[in-house]
Amino acid sequence: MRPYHEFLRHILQHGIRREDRTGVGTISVFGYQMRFDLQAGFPLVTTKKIHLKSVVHELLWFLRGETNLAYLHAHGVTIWDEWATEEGELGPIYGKQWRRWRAPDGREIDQIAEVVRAIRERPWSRRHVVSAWNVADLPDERCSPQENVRQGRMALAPCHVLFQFYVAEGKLSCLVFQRSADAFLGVPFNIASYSLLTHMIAQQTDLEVGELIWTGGDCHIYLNHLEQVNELLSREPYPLPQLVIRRKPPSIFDYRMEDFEFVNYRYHPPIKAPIAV
Ligand SMILES: Nc1nc(=O)c2c([nH]1)NC[C@@H]1CN(c3ccc(C(=O)N[C@@H](CCC(=O)O)C(=O)O)cc3)CN21
Ligand SMILES: O=c1ccn([C@H]2C[C@H](O)[C@@H](COP(=O)(O)O)O2)c(=O)[nH]1
Repeated sequence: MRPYHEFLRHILQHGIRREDRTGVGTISVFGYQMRFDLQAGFPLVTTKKIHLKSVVHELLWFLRGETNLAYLHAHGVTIWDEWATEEGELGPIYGKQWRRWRAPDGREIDQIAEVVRAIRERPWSRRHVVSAWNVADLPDERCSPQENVRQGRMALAPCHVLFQFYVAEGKLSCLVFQRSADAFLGVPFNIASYSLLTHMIAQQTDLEVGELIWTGGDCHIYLNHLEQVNELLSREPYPLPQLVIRRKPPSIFDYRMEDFEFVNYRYHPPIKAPIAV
């Protein structure tokens, strides 16, 4: 995960002090790209322990089209709690937009099913895009996440806004654009999540995996994560684990936690950090 370490060092070196919505304050750079060869190992941060169960269940939850905490809580995942209403609702966030994007005529569009089908039928297409940025459902930044949900809007505006697949020489690559990136807490999750999604879609479309290309807009380190970032950077990375998918489920919507095995994941101890709400 050298590219991730370089990313953190780049923000430390070039970041500008900036206020933000949460009131915590950040140092931030605008625009950054990292590339990961998915054949060279699964890009999981090794210099702190990543809670893989949260990453995998969050992705399965998106793919189920769900936007309520119930599924996450049933699997012991609490990473979305701070933004939900008392009923556990998060409004029309990722799951809704990926699986049931509402068209003006009332139809609901399953972007995931469509993109898998398109990759199979027209691998050369330059339109393998899935977007979560539904402008009509965006929150009002002046209201709390919960107020937004009660008014039918998203709790948070999508951070990973859009992703695109690309097929060449029998390999599937994915490029994701993330408009806002919490470099210490969010980005390790986001890289792992899109890498996993690329492996799953490659398996479903009988392709090998290619690259994950992660592109960030506002890339920031929260001011209360600086010590943790320095601790992480002082550690020596371990070799990357390998992802083994134990069976081939009938569709992209049939994967379960037990299907994934992260072989040889060696990691340093966890580093706790407060999440900015
Ligand atoms: N400030 C902020 N950063 C984010 O990364 C983020 C948000 N807000 N809001 C929406 C989602 C929720 N995500 C989260 C939320 C919490 C953790 C977190 O606390 N991670 C800890 C513990 C992991 C666990 O308990 O499973 C970590 O050490 O990685 C990570 C991502 C990603 N997103
Ligand atoms: O998947 C995610 C989701 C969220 N984040 C981070 C990026 C920001 O620190 C906050 C969102 O705040 P905004 O004011 O809406 O930008 O959450 C992330 O890194 N990854």
